[in-house]
Amino acid sequence: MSYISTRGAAPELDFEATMLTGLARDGGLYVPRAVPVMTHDQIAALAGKSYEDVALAVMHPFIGEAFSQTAFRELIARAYADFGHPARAPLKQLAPGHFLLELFHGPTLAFKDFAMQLIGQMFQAALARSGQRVTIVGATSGDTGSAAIEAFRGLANVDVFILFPHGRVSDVQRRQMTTPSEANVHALAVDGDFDTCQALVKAMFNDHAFRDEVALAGVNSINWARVLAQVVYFFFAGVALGAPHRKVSFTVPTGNFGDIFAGFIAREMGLPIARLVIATNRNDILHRCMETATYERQGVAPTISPSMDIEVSSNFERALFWAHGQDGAAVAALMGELAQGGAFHLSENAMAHLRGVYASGRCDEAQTAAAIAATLAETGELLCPHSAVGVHVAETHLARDPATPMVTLATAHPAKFPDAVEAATGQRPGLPPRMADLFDRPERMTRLPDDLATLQALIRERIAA
Ligand SMILES: Cc1ncc(COP(=O)(O)O)c(C=O)c1O
Ligand SMILES: N[C@@H](CCOP(=O)(O)O)C(=O)O
Repeated sequence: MSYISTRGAAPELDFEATMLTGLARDGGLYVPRAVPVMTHDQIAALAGKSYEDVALAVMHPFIGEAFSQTAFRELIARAYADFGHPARAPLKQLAPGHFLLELFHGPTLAFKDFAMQLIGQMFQAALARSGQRVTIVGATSGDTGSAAIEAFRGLANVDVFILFPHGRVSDVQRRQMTTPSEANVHALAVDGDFDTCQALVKAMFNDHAFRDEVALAGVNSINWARVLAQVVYFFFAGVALGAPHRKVSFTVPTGNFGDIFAGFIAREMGLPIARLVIATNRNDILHRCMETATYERQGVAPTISPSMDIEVSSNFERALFWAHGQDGAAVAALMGELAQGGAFHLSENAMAHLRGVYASGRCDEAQTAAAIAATLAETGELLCPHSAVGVHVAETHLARDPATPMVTLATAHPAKFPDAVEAATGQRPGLPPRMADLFDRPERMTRLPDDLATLQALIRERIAA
């Protein structure tokens, strides 16, 4: 299995090198040269299997020689052993034809744990083999950072630097990142928004001398392994609802487009997905693009679903690669226009491809709060604001296509956003007992300006210490 860049001008790599490399050296994102397809019978055989068994069947064809079936099975078992629900990703019915896939039973209470716990295992195994040490950098709007820190804290051959937007993550999210005491964890509060943090991370990768000097690695959805691990739960939920014998749709609360792009890969592999519905909060650049064919930056507004306050949606580049017939030069040109002028326009052909796969919707702040309250009243399920954005948009889509079962991804636990949930319902969700003292633990973080040179100097200094 080999991997190529969405911009067409970086070396082709195998799975392990792709995982350890992060951003491609031409600034693009790695994707498989060819997506392995599962037959109808292979998909049907997943019904009733454990999450771990589905994970092995879905992911191993992408892994190549990196891990044998036996070794990979062990990594998967270790990755999900500490999840707080025996099903790992339980599926609950909210209404006729509408299901909720709870992805928040991992150690940091968000869907990121599904990929990050496994990547932690894969990095450890790969680095132990090679004797390498790496410097992991990540940008977060709250959840990737805590999941990455949880997966890599205390590891001998790894330093992990997480950039989060100062004052724009919830108190629980911030404390999950700033209270781990291990010396290899570096929480950096950056003056700016998530896009500022992600731009700094990509700038470090695009500085080839620096990336080689510190052996940079990435655990954002820049990293193909992140997307791959997220493909699994689309299969797990799909077969539970009758795939491959019937079609299923998914609504995905979306920001950086990694999660919904994992759904696209599941569809390419043969899972019969009728529609992938992009659910945005009021930062609706993706929804506007689907409506108007123009992707145009207008500035990010803080919302009660802060993890989705994103305007430069990194993995949309992967979607564009498919929408342009895998023409890396065309994608590179669009990304150049976005960097120069803050916008690009898509052709009719590209839009026809995107609209054939994805639908979209937007949910404002009042609608988000109303969805949290209504879902609690009607079903007893307490949603986080991101999941509520998904439920609101899914309901609109279901009204148009009631015959296809819809799965909405519940991407975080409500206790990560207690203020918004309490304001909407009067109920304050509590953290699980293992995190009960989160607000008593001392915090440790470094405040940084939006300045690449300052950041690089800090990283050099910390890894030399
Ligand atoms: C809770 C939550 N929901 C939804 C999203 C959006 O997911 P993606 O960035 O993969 O589109 C994020 C951030 O990634 C998140 O943390
Ligand atoms: N919402 C994310 C943003 C980063 O997304 P990623 O999937 O590219 O890591 C977060 O919580 O950090």
